[in-house]
Parts: sequence; structure tokens; C-alpha cells
Amino acid sequence: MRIDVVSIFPEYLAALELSLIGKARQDGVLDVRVHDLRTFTTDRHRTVDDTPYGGGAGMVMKPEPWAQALDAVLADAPSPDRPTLVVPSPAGAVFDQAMAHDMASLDHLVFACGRYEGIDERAIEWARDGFDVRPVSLGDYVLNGGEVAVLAMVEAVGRLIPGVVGNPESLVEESHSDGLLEYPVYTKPSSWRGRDVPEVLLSGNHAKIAQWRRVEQFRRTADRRPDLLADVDATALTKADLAA
Ligand SMILES: COC(=O)COc1cccc(COC(=O)c2cn[nH]c2)c1
Repeated sequence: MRIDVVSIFPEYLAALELSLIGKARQDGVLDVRVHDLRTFTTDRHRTVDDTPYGGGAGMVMKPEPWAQALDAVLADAPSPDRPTLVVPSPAGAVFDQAMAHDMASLDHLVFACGRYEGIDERAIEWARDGFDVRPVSLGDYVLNGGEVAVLAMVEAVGRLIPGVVGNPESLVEESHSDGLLEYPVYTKPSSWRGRDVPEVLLSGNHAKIAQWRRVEQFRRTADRRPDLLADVDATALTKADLAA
């Protein structure tokens, strides 16, 4: 997969050189390119923002540098297919694991990191000719810019790409993969500061362990994210499971 990120703080994305994503880049599994929006300005001060029409506090990102930057990305695109342009924004569709899987199936993802009060809307509309434009929110809160959201999304998407995570098995049983939160996990020692690992996990009885884990998933989801239960087939939980 090819990923392009455009930002006025390209050094913010240095974290993508670390750990699993960094290794995937070295192995050629991911091709991540970060671009400094100021490269695409033409004035002496490398201006990327100006005051908002209609008044109000803050500044707005000028459309022209964005059009120049996105044109440069298109000129160097890996395939003639329309890339997806993800614009992290408080006014976007909320990012979730389903969206991460959808993005992981794409050949070319481009991220536009907004700052200040946002990007001139005309640049977003202009981009619809060359890109599948998707405003995406991480949640109902406001960041100072899109870079932190891009780090989260590139990690969530990148880890789903074959060859990025060592053991693909570890992607199967995790929160949200089956609509439920994940069960609690334990490791040695079996007794720690007076707290013992649940007996069933030491039993070697794999059917009982699977049953216990399933119940814990439902219990946790009901406790922390009851909103998720609406979409889950609770009949999968038998009375025997609950009695266990
Ligand atoms: C058209 O879109 C834009 O102009 C985006 O502009 C901005 C402006 C300020 C901050 C951000 C970063 O995104 C978030 O704050 C965000 C994402 N998820 N939850 C909060 C983006």
C-alpha cells in the first residue's frame, strides 16, 4: 500500500518510522511518503493560511498550496485509479474498525492534515475531481491539527496489511473484530500481589476457556459499551455460558 501525508508539521509523522509500521516501510510492505505543505507555496514567507471570510477568530488554510500539493501526489501516484483522500476533521464520519478494514483494502491512501480553523472548503471540493474525498473524525473532540489523527489511522490501517504484523492470528481475536470488546488477558506469575489468574485459564480445558472468554467479552461490553450490544447477536451466549 502507498500512503501519502501532507502536513505543515511533517516531523510530527516521524513516529511512522518506528516499530511495526517503520519495519513494514523498510521491508517495502508499506510505502509512506510525508510532504511539507510549505514546499507548495510560492511566496517568500511560504504562506499557508489567511484570515477567514465572514470574520471570526483564527486562520483558514489557503486552497492553492493544497491544490499544488495534491496535484504533486497525483502526478506521482502508483496507479491511475482515484486515490482516497482522508481529511481528519471534527466534522467527519467517525473512524472505526470497519473503516480501518475498508481503508486497508485500498491501493493508495492520501491524508491531508488540516490546521488552524480548517482548510478552505473550495480545496476540498476541488479535490473531489481527482480523489475519493472522505472527511474522517477520530471522535467528538477537537485536536489542533490532523497529524495525531493520521498517526492513529495509519497504525489502525497499516497493522491490517498482510506482512505488517508478524502473527496475523493476533489480529483475529481483538476488540471490535466480532463486535464485542476483548476479554481480559493474564500472564505469569499465576499469583501476583495476592491476585490469582482465573482458575479456568490454568485448566487446559480449551472449550471451557473459550466459553469463559466469550462470557467476559459480553460482560465487559455490557458494562463499558452497551451501545455495541445492539448490533450483536446475544443469543450466541447460552444460559450455560452465563452459569459457567
Ligand atoms: C475540511 O476539513 C478540515 O478543514 C480539517 O481541519 C482541521 C482543523 C483543525 C483540526 C483538525 C484535526 O482534526 C481534528 O481535530 C479531529 C479529528 N477527529 N476528531 C477531531 C482539522
